[in-house]
Amino acid sequence: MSARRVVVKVGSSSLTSAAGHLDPEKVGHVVDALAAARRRGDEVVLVSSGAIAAGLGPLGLTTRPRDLPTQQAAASVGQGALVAHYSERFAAHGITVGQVLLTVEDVTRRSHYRNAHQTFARLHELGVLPVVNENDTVATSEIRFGDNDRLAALVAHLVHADLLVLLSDVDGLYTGHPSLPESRPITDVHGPDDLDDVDVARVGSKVGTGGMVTKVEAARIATGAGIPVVLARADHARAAVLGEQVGTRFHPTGRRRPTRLLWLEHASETKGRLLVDDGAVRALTVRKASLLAAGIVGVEGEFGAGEPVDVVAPDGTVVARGLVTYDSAELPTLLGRSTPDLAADLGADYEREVVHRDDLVVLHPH
Ligand SMILES: Nc1ncnc2c1ncn2[C@@H]1O[C@H](COP(=O)(O)OP(=O)(O)O)[C@@H](O)[C@H]1O
Ligand SMILES: N[C@@H](CCC(=O)OP(=O)(O)O)C(=O)O
Repeated sequence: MSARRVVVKVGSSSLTSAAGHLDPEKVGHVVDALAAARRRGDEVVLVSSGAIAAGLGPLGLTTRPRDLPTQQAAASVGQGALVAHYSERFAAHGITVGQVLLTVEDVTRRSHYRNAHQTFARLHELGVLPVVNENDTVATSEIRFGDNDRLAALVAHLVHADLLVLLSDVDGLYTGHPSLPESRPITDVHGPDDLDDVDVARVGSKVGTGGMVTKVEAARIATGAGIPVVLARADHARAAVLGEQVGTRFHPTGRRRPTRLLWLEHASETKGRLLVDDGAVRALTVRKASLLAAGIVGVEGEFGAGEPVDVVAPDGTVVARGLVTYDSAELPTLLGRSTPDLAADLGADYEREVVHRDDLVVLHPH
C-alpha cells in the first residue's frame, strides 16, 4: 500500500490511569503504533486528549473539575506533561514532535485557517509529527470544540488526510452499549442508514460520557467529506493505523469541501438568527448568492462580526448558516436597505454583504 496521510485521535481514557496520571505504558503503545506507520512512509498527525486528565494528579485532584477555570488550569499543567511524554517516547524512534494547540477560530476564520494549514504543511516538510489538542487553557465554554473527536475530523479535513483513526477503550461501534449481552459489533458503516438501529445513548449511571455520540458525529463529518474512518480499541492501534481490518470502518459518503463550511454545518453553535424574506431564501438556496441587508427582516440574539448565525426563512426553517459581517447592535439599522443606498449613505465600507456566500452553508435547499 502506498504512503498515506493518517490522522489518529486518542482519548483521555486510553492514555491515563484512573488516578489522574499519564500511564507510560498506554502512551508508549500509541507511540509505537504511530512510529510503525511513519517507518513505512506514512505521514501521521496525532490528535491527543488527556491534558485535563493528566493535570489532575499533579494538582492533587481526584476527579475532573466541573468549573471552567480549574479545567483550564488542569489542562495547562497536563498539556505540558503530555507533550513531554510524547517528545521523549517519539524521540526513542528518532521522531521529533511539534505541539499544535487549536481553537475553533483556527478552522473558521479564513486567515487563521490558512495559517493552520500552512503550519501543518511546514511541520510535514520538516518531518515533524504534530501533536494536536484543543487550546483548553484559553478556550472559553462557548468557543470550545467541546470534544476532540470532532476536532480530529476537522483536522483530518484540514490536512487532506486519507484516513482518520479514532482510538478508544472499545473494540468499535456496537449495536447498543457494549456491556449489554444483545449488543453486536458492527464492522462496516456505509452511510447514515446503517446507524438507524444503533443505540449510542447513555446506559446506566457510570457509562457513556457521550463519547460514542461524538465519535459517530466525527465519523459522519469525516466520511461526508470523503475521508474513511476507523474506530478501534487503543490496544489495536497498530493494526488500525496500518489500515488493517479492525474495529468499525466508516466508509466515505461524500466529497471534500472547504473546512470552514464543514465546521459551520456540523460543529458551530450559532449566536443569533437573521430572519429573511422569501426573495432572500431563493437567492441563497437557488442562486447561491450572498445575503444582503435588503432581504433581512429581523435580527435575533447577540453576536459580533465574524460569528456564526442561522438564516431563518419566513416559515421558520433554518435554511442556512453563515459567518455574519456585522454585529447584532449595528445590523437592525441596515435592514431592508439596498447595498448601493447603504454605501451612498454610510460609506464604502457598508457595501459589504451581510453574509458572504463563501462563508455560508445551505442546510435546507428549497
Ligand atoms: N453503541 C456503542 N458502541 C460502542 N461503545 C458505546 C456505545 N454506546 C456507548 N458506548 C460507550 O462509549 C465509550 C467510549 O467513549 P469515551 O469513553 O468517551 O471515549 P474516549 O475517552 O476514548 O474518547 C465506550 O467505552 C462505551 O462505554
Ligand atoms: N482537550 C481535552 C479533551 C477533550 C476530549 O474530547 O476528551 P476525550 O473524550 O477523552 O477525547 C483534554 O486534553 O483534556
